[in-house]
Amino acid sequence: MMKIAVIGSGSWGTALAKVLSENKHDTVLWGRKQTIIDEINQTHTNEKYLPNVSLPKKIKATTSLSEAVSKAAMIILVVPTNAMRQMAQELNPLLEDQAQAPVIVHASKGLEMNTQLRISEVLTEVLNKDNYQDIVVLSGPSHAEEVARQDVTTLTAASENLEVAQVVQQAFMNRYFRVYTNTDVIGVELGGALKNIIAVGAGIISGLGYGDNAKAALITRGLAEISRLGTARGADPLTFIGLSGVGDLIVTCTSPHSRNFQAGTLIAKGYSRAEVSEKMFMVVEGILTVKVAYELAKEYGIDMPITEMLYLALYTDKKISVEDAIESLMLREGKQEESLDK
Ligand SMILES: NC(=O)C1=CN([C@@H]2O[C@H](COP(=O)(O)OP(=O)(O)OC[C@H]3O[C@@H](n4cnc5c(N)ncnc54)[C@H](OP(=O)(O)O)[C@@H]3O)[C@@H](O)[C@H]2O)C=CC1
Ligand SMILES: O=C(CO)COP(=O)(O)O
Repeated sequence: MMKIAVIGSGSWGTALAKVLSENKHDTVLWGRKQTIIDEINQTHTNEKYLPNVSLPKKIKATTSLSEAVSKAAMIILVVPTNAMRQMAQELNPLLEDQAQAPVIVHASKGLEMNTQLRISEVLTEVLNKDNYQDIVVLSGPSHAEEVARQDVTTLTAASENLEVAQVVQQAFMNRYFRVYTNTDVIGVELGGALKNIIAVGAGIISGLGYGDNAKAALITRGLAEISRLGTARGADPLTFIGLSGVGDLIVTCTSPHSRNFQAGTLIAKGYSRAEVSEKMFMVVEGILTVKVAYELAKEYGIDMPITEMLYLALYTDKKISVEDAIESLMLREGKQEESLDK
């Protein structure tokens, strides 16, 4: 058993802290809001982010980052992608004098705006390599609400260093939380980030009343887009048929728990990007990732028609209705299915 710091007391950070505490690790949960930290310590709940869930009394919550990470053997970063660089900058000096260099894990799903970097690339850029063991990505089909009620869940722990991925696997594994290892960090991170775009699309078509045929088409053609961009960026194509690829795509495109899916249903009602962000108090990574993926697709000359339609609808003043977007996707020149480069 070890001390593990979970950085981010939103839905996912709180659910992961619950798993680790149930696995008997000395678990410290860091958050920036004193009210939420007090609630976790005093009533063992986090009603804003994980309603109706009793947390283990042993989870210690704190707003002090140095208290959270001091002597931690593992540090799990679970803040929204756009907060990750700053979080790592704050963490960096605190890792200087640790007797044992911790394993760094991140469980967030996005790509950094402006730099287009994957999260592990941001962490590598910011953190001093002498002060941590290695970086592991934890990803896969795993809604916080279901993990919190101990529903059977499977994930992937990916690192170029398999031994460190196995340490993370062992720390999390239990009867309801099964973790596989993988060494394809690029594929696992890109699968997790890019599926959010398709989940926004799934929410839109569901909100507009399209049926299961349309949803299956979106998921399948979405997977083709994710795989094309992913392999161009150096991922193993097989990763996309794994848990962090099609697994996560299915769960987010079909579940009402998904914030990306929920955001899509609001877009279908006619809300703008800004209005959707305002209405959803939880993070919707897909809306930001659309822009990064669109730019990457242009840079690499990759055909990503679903991403492109969402980009046009969300980021340009071209008044393209979703119905028109779907019609233009349907009426493109006929193509041959699949082969990754089509
Ligand atoms: N929810 C889920 O089921 C899953 C989520 N993920 C991923 O995990 C990541 C986190 O998502 P999730 O926990 O669900 O998000 P939530 O919206 O539930 O919570 C976000 C958390 O991040 C904090 N936060 C926001 N901005 C900052 C900042 N600038 N600095 C520090 N903390 C900040 C919020 O604090 P505050 O309350 O103070 O604003 C809050 O604690 C995302 O990348 C998501 O894709 C992955 C798998 C499952
Ligand atoms: O990644 C997730 C489940 O695996 C959570 O997705 P949302 O952010 O859309 O809720």
